[in-house]
Amino acid sequence: MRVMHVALGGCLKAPPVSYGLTEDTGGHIAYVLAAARAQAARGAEVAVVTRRFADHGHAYTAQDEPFVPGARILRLDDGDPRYLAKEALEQRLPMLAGAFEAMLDREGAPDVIHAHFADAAAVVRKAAAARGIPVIYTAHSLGIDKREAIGEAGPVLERRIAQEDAAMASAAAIVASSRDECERQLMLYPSAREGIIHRVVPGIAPVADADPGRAAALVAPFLRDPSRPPVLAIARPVAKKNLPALVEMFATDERLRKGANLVIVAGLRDGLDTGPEEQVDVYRALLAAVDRHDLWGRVALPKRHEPADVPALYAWAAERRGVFANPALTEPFGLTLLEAAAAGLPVVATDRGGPRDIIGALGHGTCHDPEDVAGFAARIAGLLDDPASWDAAAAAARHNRIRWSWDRYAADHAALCEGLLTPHAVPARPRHLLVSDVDGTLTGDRAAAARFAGWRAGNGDWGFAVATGRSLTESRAVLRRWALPEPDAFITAVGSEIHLRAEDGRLIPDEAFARHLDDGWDRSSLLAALGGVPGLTPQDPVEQRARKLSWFGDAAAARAARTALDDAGLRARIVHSHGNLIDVLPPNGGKARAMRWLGRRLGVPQRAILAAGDSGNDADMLSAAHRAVIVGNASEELAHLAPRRGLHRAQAYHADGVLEGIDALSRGLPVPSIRAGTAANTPSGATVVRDDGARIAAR
Ligand SMILES: O=c1ccn([C@@H]2O[C@H](COP(=O)(O)OP(=O)(O)O[C@H]3O[C@H](CO)[C@@H](O)[C@H](O)[C@H]3O)[C@@H](O)[C@H]2O)c(=O)[nH]1
Ligand SMILES: O=P(O)(O)OC[C@H]1O[C@](O)(CO)[C@@H](O)[C@@H]1O
Repeated sequence: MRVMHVALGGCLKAPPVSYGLTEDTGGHIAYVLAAARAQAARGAEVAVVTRRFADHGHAYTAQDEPFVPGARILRLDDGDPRYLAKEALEQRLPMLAGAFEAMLDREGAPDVIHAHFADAAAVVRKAAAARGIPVIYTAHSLGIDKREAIGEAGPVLERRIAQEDAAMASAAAIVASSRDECERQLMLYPSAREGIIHRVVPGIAPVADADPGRAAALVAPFLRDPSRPPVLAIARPVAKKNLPALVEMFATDERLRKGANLVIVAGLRDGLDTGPEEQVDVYRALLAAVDRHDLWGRVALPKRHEPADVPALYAWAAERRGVFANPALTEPFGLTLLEAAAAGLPVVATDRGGPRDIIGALGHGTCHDPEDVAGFAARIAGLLDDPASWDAAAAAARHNRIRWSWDRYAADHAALCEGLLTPHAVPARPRHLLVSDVDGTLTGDRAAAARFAGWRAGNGDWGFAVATGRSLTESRAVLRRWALPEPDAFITAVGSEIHLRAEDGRLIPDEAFARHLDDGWDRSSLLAALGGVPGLTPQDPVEQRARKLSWFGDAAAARAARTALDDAGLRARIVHSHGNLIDVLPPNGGKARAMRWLGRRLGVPQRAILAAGDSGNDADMLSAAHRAVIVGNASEELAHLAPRRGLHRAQAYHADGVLEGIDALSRGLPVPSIRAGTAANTPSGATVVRDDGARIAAR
């Protein structure tokens, strides 16, 4: 596979990279270089294409710079030898597009182009289309969210937003790191289509030789008592990172002021009045806040740092039992939180954007509203003051970080590229339709998942759909993770959304189903009616969909919700599952109704549908299907389903249970040999993954 990344902004070179050297030399470069390295290590032939400039020394002039075996950096010459900030690149795009065409002619075309930031997508668009090369687009940071977060406005930002929209319209796939990017930030754009958005999670690079002594030396001149635990922040000096607020937080909380130091590493500066206006404003605000609160001797603001200082700072902060803080007004993803995890350093981060995903998965700290100055400070102080919490967060970082590797990113990326190069064949009218839940039903046993994939590949007369509580992007991410085949159709968000295949294999929303659900669905009145019901706690904003509202709550809360809706004369279905999840759905929604609708859409008679599931929110679908299989590992929530003809309780677990059910319920169809389920092939441990992917305690 030949993969070409294109990233034009910032000072991109083979490592070591001076992040923060300019305001565009940040996370996207760390991402691209780590991705390219991991892809090359898996045998891909990788090129990273960037812009050539000659006024920052020789490091950015070579047309072809080797990077690691299998990956190199290629530079486009647009005729202007100056470094240009991303806003100024706009005028150079036509010349860069010409240089890119010439480069493809010279170097040969890759299989896939991955454009980072919308300007790169604009540069590659014509050449890629002419050659039929699929383009993946990654935004890294989106203008609409930036506009909302910091209130920035003006023609430059509006043109960037238009460019981002054009990138989404022409991309074959959009790759993003966080759920917030996939399901909220990107979806604010008119051209965003959920069917082409994929969540591929970046990795945590292991740190080999961090030297805490370097960091101690860097900050020593600023600090009266360097032995205090530090509150550390590392971020580009731009407004949305909200760094001056961190000084306010530090000043407001007596425990921090008296017991800690604050270390803010924000780019490289020549002086306080040089550099871009935004940077100058950030430094002035930082110094003004330090002065206002008389924090001299307790705050370090190093003027410059070397690339090796960054891992050293994380290691030093962990050694001193400090905390990493990211108070950004919006953080699309948050690579710095992964860097902190690599060092075993607990974090407190903004609750806006990607950090919720990261901290949810790694468990190495907490998220909080960055505009609640006292509350955010209290979270930091809470970690510093409580050795048990600090130890637990640090241990979680060390334990969980191994799951996040760039190799895994590269494997997911390769699977995505394969999918783009061999689009999903649109099935002719299938004879049978399998509608299966995902978590715990298809997932849970890798070998069984592989047997299921084999069955799927050999049985073209079956249509295959999944029915899950997850969103579309999350269900695709988990299927990819388990090397399970992409289905022909997706029923997602507990049967409140359906995606079908277009003729070219792309996934498109079933608008007719959406209209059908809108009949009798009054979202705002439901929200108002359920707002004050005791025992209901709203789930994350990202779980609230156009036609699904979700709360946490026990059975009593679910009953109270029912009463509140009845009293208000509102129609809705309430699905209570896993003991603590409450989904409120349109009267026409839910997995069973969506399954029946899908059968009609695909021209499959209802009696030819076979449903498979393992938990409470599969119950309606399993009851409604003529043929249904309950996998061997199913939860107690399905115990009440009475035996009936066509209902098979499998002995085998997970995907093997599905195959056993297919075999039992449709004799004569070829299935691979199946092992009976045992505790040994079931995931063990203290947590299980519920239907929408969240981890809950096993019962
Ligand atoms: O003075 C500095 C400032 C930053 N960094 C490094 O630069 C990178 C910055 O990355 P990040 O904080 O994630 O932010 P952005 O530069 O804003 O990157 C964008 O792109 C990243 C990759 O997609 C996402 O994680 C971010 O949310 C998104 O804002 C990290 O490696 C930092 O350690 C430094 O070394 N020195
Ligand atoms: O803060 P903004 O304007 O969204 O800037 C985004 C910048 O940050 C990065 O994501 C960091 O490297 C770049 O892609 C881009 O130059």
